[in-house]
Amino acid sequence: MSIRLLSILRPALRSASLRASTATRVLPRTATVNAFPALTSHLQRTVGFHTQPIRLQAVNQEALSEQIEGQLPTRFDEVSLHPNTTKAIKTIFKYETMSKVQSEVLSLLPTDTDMFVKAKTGTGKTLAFLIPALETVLAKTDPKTLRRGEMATCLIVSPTRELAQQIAEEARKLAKLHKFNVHCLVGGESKSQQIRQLNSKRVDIVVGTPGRLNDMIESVREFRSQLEGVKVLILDEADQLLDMGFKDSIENIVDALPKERQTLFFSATVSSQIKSIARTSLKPNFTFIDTVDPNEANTNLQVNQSYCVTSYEQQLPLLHHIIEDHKRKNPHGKVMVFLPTTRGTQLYASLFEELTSYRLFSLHSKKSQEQRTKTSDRFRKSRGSIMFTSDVSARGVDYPDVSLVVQVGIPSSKEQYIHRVGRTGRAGKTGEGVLMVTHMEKSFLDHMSDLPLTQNEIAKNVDEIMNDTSLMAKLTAAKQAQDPDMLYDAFTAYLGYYTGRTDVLTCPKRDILESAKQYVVHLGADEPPHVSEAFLTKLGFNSRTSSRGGSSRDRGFSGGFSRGRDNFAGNRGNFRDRSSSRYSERSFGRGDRNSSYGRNDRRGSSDRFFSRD
Ligand SMILES: Nc1ncnc2c1ncn2[C@@H]1O[C@H](COP(=O)(O)OP(=O)(O)OP(=O)(O)O)[C@@H](O)[C@H]1O
Repeated sequence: MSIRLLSILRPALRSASLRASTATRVLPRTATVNAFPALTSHLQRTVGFHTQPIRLQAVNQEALSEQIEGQLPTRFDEVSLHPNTTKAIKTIFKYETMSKVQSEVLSLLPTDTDMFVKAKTGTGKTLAFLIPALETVLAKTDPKTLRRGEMATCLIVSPTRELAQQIAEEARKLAKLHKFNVHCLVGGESKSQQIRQLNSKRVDIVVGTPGRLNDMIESVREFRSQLEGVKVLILDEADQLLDMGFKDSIENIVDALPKERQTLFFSATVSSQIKSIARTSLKPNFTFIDTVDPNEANTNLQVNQSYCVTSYEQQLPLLHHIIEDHKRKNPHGKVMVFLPTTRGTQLYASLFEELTSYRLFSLHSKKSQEQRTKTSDRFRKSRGSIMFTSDVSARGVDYPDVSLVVQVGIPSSKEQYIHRVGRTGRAGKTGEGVLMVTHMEKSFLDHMSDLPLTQNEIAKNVDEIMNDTSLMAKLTAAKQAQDPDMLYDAFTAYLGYYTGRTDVLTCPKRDILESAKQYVVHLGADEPPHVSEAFLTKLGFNSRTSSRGGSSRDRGFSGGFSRGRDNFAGNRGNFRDRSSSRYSERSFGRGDRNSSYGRNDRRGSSDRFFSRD
């Protein structure tokens, strides 16, 4: 492609863009791609973060694409922001180049239009919503009100406490030179202290989890009044907010806010549920921005993803080997291991205390908020470390430099897989993801066919690993050191989780019980606990009942198990693992049914968003 051709194409492209943008608000890049489909392949490969600017002399198709894409700003100093914001980005964050989602969103500024933005994990969505929110607050708030700082002007709702705290930290940095204050209202922390701070300091930006925000709205009159100043509402990880059952809370929160406001939804995945709330919470003409190419997986290309299918006997040795192999290659690496239940997380963390020389952390809902915050901070700053975690760390949480994510057992949905694996390969870095399933769980892989998973190389040598006598001796010692109570809890949590997953498991329910026994025995129990027939029938395990019967979730998982022999300590009453079961009724693939849409649908009006069903 010559410079001459480039110069002929550019004005043509520009005028095509202009026509498109005047007619439909579909923005320039979309139109250019439409007009010149040959260019799409490069754009499809473009990663979330802009790389070095391409010099004009390097004129080939790729360069041309970059130049055309360059119609969107790529540097923060190319967009017109409040000087304090620009200065904070430069001097506090020390960022110059925008990620793709940032340039897509910021190129629209100034705007008070509602937006739904979809972008891959770890591509800088936080700043992509904080910056426009600040601009709107500054433009729309009466200067006197702004000066007094008695009203909240921006409200951000996050599904988890960790994520809320992380967003609050980013917001503090961004708003520092504006002298705006940021409050983080999450559960597990003193409500009265939060109220005191709201009453004694500037309010400005409030970040919170739905539960605590709702509680404050219902019980603290002053807070309700403060919310009357809100100019921007942001739902981060909007999909997860709904998946976690926060629909009613969100509606209550929305009801407490002024109608005249800008609303921004950000998510790495889009489910049908989120569409229904978008319908009611966003203005009808909202802008939909999808930075994920429809022909590309929803996961980051620079993350090497693999899977393995093994027995429980093989799983622990293999997991150990995968971790150790990674450590050999990345002594300063950071590993995250996701487990489906809190009890399982505790058990694996306890086993690996005996097995790994990595600095070990564990994070789950059975820890106090104070412990959770400390663990998060320490893991964030650590190197050469491993974290065993439940889904409290699955979404949004940004631990820099995670080099490997292992998911042991099936996640609650394909979307959850995407978010978990998104803890690595962030900010354009490389990473690795491994999904470890057993034969019982194999059917889950059918739902993952559009993701670039290949068979794990290490797992191909599992027989060799099983013949490693010194490893086996080490594992046996670690298993013997486990508390029988913990094994017992992991067993019951396992049953709770998998009986709630009959939406994807194609095996008879009885196989779940057999698997649970294998699971607990290969993690250290002398024998599996006895489960009474009566209780199994109640759970739908009886062979005469449907093999794909309902979830255990509503059946009060509270009885029927007892000690096998001496290894389990007594009947344990109510042991339902709440953190896992709350995810258990979700279905698969809903978010990605729309993958046949062309790139020209990636940015446009709300109609496009809804027509993607
Ligand atoms: N313009 C930028 N230049 C360099 N690094 C950036 C830039 N914007 C964000 N980052 C860094 O990229 C990482 C990911 O950002 P962020 O957590 O906002 O991603 P995300 O898209 O919200 O991820 P998730 O979907 O997991 O919530 C963070 O460490 C952040 O500091």
